[in-house]
Amino acid sequence: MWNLARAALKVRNARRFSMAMPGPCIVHKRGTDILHDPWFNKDTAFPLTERDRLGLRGLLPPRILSFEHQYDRFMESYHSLEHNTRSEPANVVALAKWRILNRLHDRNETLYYRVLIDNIKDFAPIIYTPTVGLVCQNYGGLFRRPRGMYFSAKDKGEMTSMIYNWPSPKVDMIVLTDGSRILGLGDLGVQGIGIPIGKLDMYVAAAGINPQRILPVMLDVGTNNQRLLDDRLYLGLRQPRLEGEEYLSIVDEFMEAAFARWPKAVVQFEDFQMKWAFETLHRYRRKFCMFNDDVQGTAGVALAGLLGTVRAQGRPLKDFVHQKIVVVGAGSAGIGVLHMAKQAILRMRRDHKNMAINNQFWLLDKDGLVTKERRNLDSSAAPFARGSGPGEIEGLSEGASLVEVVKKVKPDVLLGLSGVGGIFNKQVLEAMRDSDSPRPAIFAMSNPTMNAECTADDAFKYAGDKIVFASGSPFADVDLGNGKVGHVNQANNMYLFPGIGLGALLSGARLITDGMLQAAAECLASYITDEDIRKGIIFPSISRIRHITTEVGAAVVRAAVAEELAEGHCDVGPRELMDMSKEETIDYVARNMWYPIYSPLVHEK
Ligand SMILES: NC(=O)c1ccc[n+]([C@@H]2O[C@H](COP(=O)([O-])OP(=O)(O)OC[C@H]3O[C@@H](n4cnc5c(N)ncnc54)[C@H](O)[C@@H]3O)[C@@H](O)[C@H]2O)c1
Ligand SMILES: O=C(O)C[C@H](O)C(=O)O
Ligand SMILES: [Mg+2]
Repeated sequence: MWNLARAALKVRNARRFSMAMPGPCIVHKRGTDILHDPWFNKDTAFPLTERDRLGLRGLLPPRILSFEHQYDRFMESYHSLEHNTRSEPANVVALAKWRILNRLHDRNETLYYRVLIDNIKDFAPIIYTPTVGLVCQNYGGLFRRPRGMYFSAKDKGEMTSMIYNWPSPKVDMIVLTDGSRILGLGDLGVQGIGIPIGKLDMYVAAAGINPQRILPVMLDVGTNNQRLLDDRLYLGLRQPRLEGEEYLSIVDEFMEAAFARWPKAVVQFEDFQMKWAFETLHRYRRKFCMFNDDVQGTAGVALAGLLGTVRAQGRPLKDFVHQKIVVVGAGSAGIGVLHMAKQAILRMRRDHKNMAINNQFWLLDKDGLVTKERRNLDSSAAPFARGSGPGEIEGLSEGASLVEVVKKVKPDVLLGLSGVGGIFNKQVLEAMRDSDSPRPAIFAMSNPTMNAECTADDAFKYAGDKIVFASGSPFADVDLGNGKVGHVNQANNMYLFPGIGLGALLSGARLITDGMLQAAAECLASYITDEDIRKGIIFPSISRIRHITTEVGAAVVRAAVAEELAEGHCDVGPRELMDMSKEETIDYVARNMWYPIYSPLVHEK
């Protein structure tokens, strides 16, 4: 049986690996320089003719392996690592897996991205959340080779020339962080570089962005994390974070430098603390092709989940306007979600002046329920602060606790973006049993796993089998007994940011508008079938991420065209984009996605 399965896999692999021959790739180096360049290195797979052409003869063992053979060899060593570490603690195993993948990444990118794409469900938790969080926390000790670019406060005035130190003449996607709010782990300073690297790995795997055209960036403006400042292995600037105009002048300089060199690039802001997330979004979104993933990507994914929940209740989508939603966490992500949900409700009601719109949202932060009575009410939370009088629930006052709010509101959805692990405790989850909804939804969206508001097991155990459950980091499905399964959805912005970036790039739009973001969210929301929804599946499997991203990317392109923002990409002009049908746009996006295959290398001086 095992042999038969292996043989079938081999035939399938042989087909996959003998796909269309790629065009030649020009290289300006020879010999060991090529072997040490992960963009071009093929390790033992260089054919003899190439070994001759590129001065590699004698620098490699004589046997030539196929790509397929190399792939199998890597997977075998990965599986034996899994086997050999099975009794080790989870963190040790996770880091060992990250190391083996990272070593391949450093050596041979084509093979790395092929194994990543083909095994995305297993490898995403290593290169992305949750392991990437652990990697950032341990970055000082794990650092071996640099990846991406570092711009520090000490580089002020130099960035326009520094940007030319990046070896690639073309860059399509930049992911930028200042390390100030890494997942739910707080200020990790320069160690946050792991996040842009992981996000860009997802861009390559999901959106088919060419890895030679991605750039992870760390803006090191200092850190307020005393533990890091005291750590002798810390690799960033040992100074407190810049604030105010000084801070903004660094970000301004980077943005000007990046767009001066690559005017058509897309910049994704990632894991900035709230005040800078909103400030920079406001400052740059009408000037540059950029978006903030934590504010806007998350909002779209959450909205798709909220709409999926309405469908799971067996109600028509327009019933979304009656859903009671409790959001825990009034940060960049929570506020972003509320704004997008509010926009969706306004569209459904087609009544842009309806001020009673916030009646269905309850927002909590570290001080409990946010009301208009809050002293020093943050301006971003103010539009969602509860008032008093009609529409308010008696006895729910300023600072009410989460369990009080859940008991009194009986919400359809309890959504956590607080970064506080376990805050949806037994009491809170049990209170969700009395929700007014036939299928209460619990979204524990904070990352990484230890920061999730609750585990999947606890959610089903205390809130009951009927719930719809989603978490930001992956959990295994829950065995509910009697052959029933509690489905775990992953509500993570990875379902949208690759398609938003890809769609913006391929449309040639100079800005990313609300319309483009809304199109992305709606596309994701409609991806799931009614049959899946009935089973509590509101997000597709991550193994379909390339397909999802193709569709989301096409929806973004079409929205840019509809808003007359699409200027075209490479040899496809705005007119051609405008004339494309939906299917043709999907095909256009799919054709522009990079796929890892060895290209014949041709040397040019
Ligand atoms: N799943 C996803 O796609 C996704 C996307 C973005 C962010 N996140 C996660 O969301 C979390 C928050 O991100 P952010 O950017 O909004 O952070 P943030 O620091 O801007 O906001 C955190 C908010 O949580 C509130 N909070 C803290 N303790 C609380 C408590 N005990 N009870 C209620 N609220 C409390 C804070 O007052 C603040 O309003 C992080 O863990 C992040 O990883 C997940
Ligand atoms: O990085 C993630 O997994 C999602 C999100 O961007 C976050 O900050 O938690
Ligand atoms: Mg993030």
